[in-house]
Amino acid sequence: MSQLDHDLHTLANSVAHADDMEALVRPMLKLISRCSGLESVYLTLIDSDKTQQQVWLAENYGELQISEGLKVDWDDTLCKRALDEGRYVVKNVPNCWGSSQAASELKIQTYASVPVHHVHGDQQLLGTLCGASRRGVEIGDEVTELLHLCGELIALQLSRKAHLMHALERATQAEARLNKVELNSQISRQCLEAQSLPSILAKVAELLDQDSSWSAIDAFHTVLQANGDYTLSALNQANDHSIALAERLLRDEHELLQVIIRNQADPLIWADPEEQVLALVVTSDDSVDALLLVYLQQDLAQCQDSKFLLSSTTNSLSLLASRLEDHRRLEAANQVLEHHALHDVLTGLPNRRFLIEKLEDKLSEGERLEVPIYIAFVDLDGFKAINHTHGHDLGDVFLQLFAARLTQVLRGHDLVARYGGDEFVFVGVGSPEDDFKTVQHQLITRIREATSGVYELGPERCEWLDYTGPSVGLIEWQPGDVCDADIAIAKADAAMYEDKKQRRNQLK
Ligand SMILES: Nc1nc2c(ncn2[C@@H]2O[C@H](COP(=O)(O)OP(=O)(O)OP(=O)(O)O)[C@@H](O)[C@H]2O)c(=O)[nH]1
Repeated sequence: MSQLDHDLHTLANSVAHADDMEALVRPMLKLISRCSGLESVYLTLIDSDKTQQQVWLAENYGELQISEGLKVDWDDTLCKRALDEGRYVVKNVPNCWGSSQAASELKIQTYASVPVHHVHGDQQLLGTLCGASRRGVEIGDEVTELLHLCGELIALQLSRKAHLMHALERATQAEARLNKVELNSQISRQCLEAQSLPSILAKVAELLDQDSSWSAIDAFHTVLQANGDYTLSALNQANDHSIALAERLLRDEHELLQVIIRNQADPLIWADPEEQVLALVVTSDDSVDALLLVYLQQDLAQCQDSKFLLSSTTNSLSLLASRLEDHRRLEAANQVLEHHALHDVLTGLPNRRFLIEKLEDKLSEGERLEVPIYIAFVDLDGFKAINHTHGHDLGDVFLQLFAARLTQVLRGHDLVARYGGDEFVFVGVGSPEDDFKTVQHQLITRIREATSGVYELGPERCEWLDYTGPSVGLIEWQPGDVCDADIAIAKADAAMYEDKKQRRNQLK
């Protein structure tokens, strides 16, 4: 096989199987040199803004040495002259381009150059395929054709590569976008299910950390104090600098934060524009509930997907904060309602409904623990006369003071409730060793002592009365007795009635 056949075979192989540009181009350079007799054959690349030309691959066979990596200003090159003049081959360079310093320094006699254009789109000039020689070399049409053919093959390969790079870049962008969409839906889902803001904030910061558009995310839970200041707690390993940035924002940007709370401004604001630290402001109805500081790696204006992810995250967190705040208010309102439903407005004591429910519980407990339960029915004596003498309003005050004194008798799990107008019921849990008569005497004495005596009524305490105490009937419920609150109370009421009769008789 002749050398030319061998070169052609190598070239055919490289065109079919070359993995990279070098494997494709080097056999071409060798073949061109062999066919043309040119001392140096090389491929150059030209910057997209056409300022510089660089020798990429070169094959040198004589005195003339063109180095790979050599960079020259495009305007000074022989290639540019050749292109501008539309000449592919110059046989007598000193004559033709006498003014070229490069040509005279390198002592180039013969020069050949074909452009390598992008094959798609704008036909951009990518580089040149060149040959040069100090010896005068006769370049025939076949060699020029070979140069063109190789130039086109290289252009095709470069274009394919550029195309591939472009496709790869778009695929990477699409993947990054998909990741952001997936991240966004994960964050939204977690926010929908969350029951506490601090725990979800830490989780969201962890999820956002997966994205490479930012170098760090610091999450802070904020609580508005009664004096209008915020307290702040870091939910991940935020450093002092980050904490200081968040504190400064809450302290110095009060007005802007108020506008954001009213939904009249973007909740994404700069915590530090120079450092590219963005703050995501999470708000509920009337306060900032959290801050996330995002240390950006790229300009947000250049990446709409990142901006969308951060905006959407802020919205999801703000919706959660509002939902939790609504829930908290509803719970508080329910508690007030429940308290009103089960308590007497005048004295604040549990009411009859509450008493019946609790007494049922206590009786069951007594049954289970095998302990007696004591029920005392307390009925004011002569309350009608108090109302009559001091007026209904001071009668109310008397009832309040009486209820407060009755409460002082309570011990442990005892209960006292306002049963009706001037009637109260006391419930206490006993022990198996109790002697009923002793307990009865002690409890009635305690109730009477606590509630009798001088009562000062009126705003200035200008009116007073000396109260002789209520009638009290106390019964013992024993395990095995009927577990019925109404029956137990009726028995205590009957006992109280006996006491009242006795007290009346004593007064006669
Ligand atoms: N100021 C005031 N009076 C009330 C209230 N609820 C009930 N009363 C009055 O309390 C009185 C209760 O009636 P009685 O138990 O018969 O009055 P009493 O003078 O204590 O009678 P005895 O128990 O027989 O001594 C009635 O006059 C009611 O109008 C209240 O919330 N405030």
